Amino acid sequence: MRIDAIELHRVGMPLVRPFETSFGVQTAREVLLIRVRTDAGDGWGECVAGTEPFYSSEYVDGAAHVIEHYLAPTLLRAPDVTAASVARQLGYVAGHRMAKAALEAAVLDAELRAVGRSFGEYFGATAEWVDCGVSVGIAPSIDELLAEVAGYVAEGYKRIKLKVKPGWDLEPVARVRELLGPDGLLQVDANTAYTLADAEHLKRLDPFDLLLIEQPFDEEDIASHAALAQVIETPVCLDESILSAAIAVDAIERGATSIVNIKAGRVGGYLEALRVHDICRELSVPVWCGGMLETGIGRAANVALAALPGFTLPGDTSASGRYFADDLAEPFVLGSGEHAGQLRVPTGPGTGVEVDEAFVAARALSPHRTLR
Ligand SMILES: CSCC[C@@H](NC(=O)CCC(=O)O)C(=O)O
Ligand SMILES: [Mg+2]
Repeated sequence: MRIDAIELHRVGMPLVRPFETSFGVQTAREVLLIRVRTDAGDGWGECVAGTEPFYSSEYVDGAAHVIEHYLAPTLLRAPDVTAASVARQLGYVAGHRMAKAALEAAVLDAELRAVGRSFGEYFGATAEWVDCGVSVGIAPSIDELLAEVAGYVAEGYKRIKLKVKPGWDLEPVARVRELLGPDGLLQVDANTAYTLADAEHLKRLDPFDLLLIEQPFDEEDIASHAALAQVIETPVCLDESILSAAIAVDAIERGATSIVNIKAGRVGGYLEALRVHDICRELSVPVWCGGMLETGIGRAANVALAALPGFTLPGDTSASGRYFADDLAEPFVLGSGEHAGQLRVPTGPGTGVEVDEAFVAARALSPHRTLR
């Protein structure tokens, strides 16, 4: 395909409730959306970088800048662009995986819409519905945490994930385990808030039968995660550390992770996410789909990804209403009956969602940029 224009849209979307992690509190999502205009039609992609460079070194202003000054000009100059060629064409720019992923996803959306194929079909999805977990932020009090968790359980979520940090870990976990009962699926995510010196403390989580402890240590400290895995029973799962399929293999072989959280934006795009899935499957390592508070664009793509056979654990792809009162596309709503706690995999062309352009314009934080 030839790309005739690339649009950058900055959209502000308030969260239905504050979302607190070990690195801060979020009350709104400032989303960078990409629309590519090609000779085969349009496609939308979503950049998962946060407003601040706290989850990773990427942040929305930086992503917009690197797209405007490096990545978009490269694709606009190229005589032919396909989703399969984007990573190679942009490879001369170091890092900026979330920015690159947004462009690749927009190109893939345009490419697949042009031939009437869905993301799910293209990825090789084997499920029509996916099990959904939910990520629960650090709460002002234990009672407020329990009320929020009880609400999600009532909605049918298959798994609860609690954000933890030093000073907010053992008691919240104990009380939520009590609320869920012994069979409820429960895991925690530290977002790098601990160090290996906390190993004995983290071992005190073992009696609560957690599915996993996610990214307890610094994203570059593979060795400490391997050391922790020798000390605790709870399986260690990496998120921030896993930037590519190669790093996933290295972390697995070094014993640093026995379960992998896959996020397409973090690894540079859905095509690399497929490679992470495939190699983890070969190594018999379970994977699940992580979340970055996506709008309907990224949420649709994540549901399609989560429908692959290696995604054997409920992911963080929740209903749109978990974060947003209104979304830029038809909201994702949990199923009922036999599909309670599940989301249906979109079957329409591309991501399968239609972006409400009036919504995007009404919530624009600045005039959109059109690059040619
Ligand atoms: C702003 S926190 C984003 C990263 C975080 N994401 C979640 O907790 C899930 C968010 C979601 O449900 O989309 C993680 O470290 O896994
Ligand atoms: Mg995480």
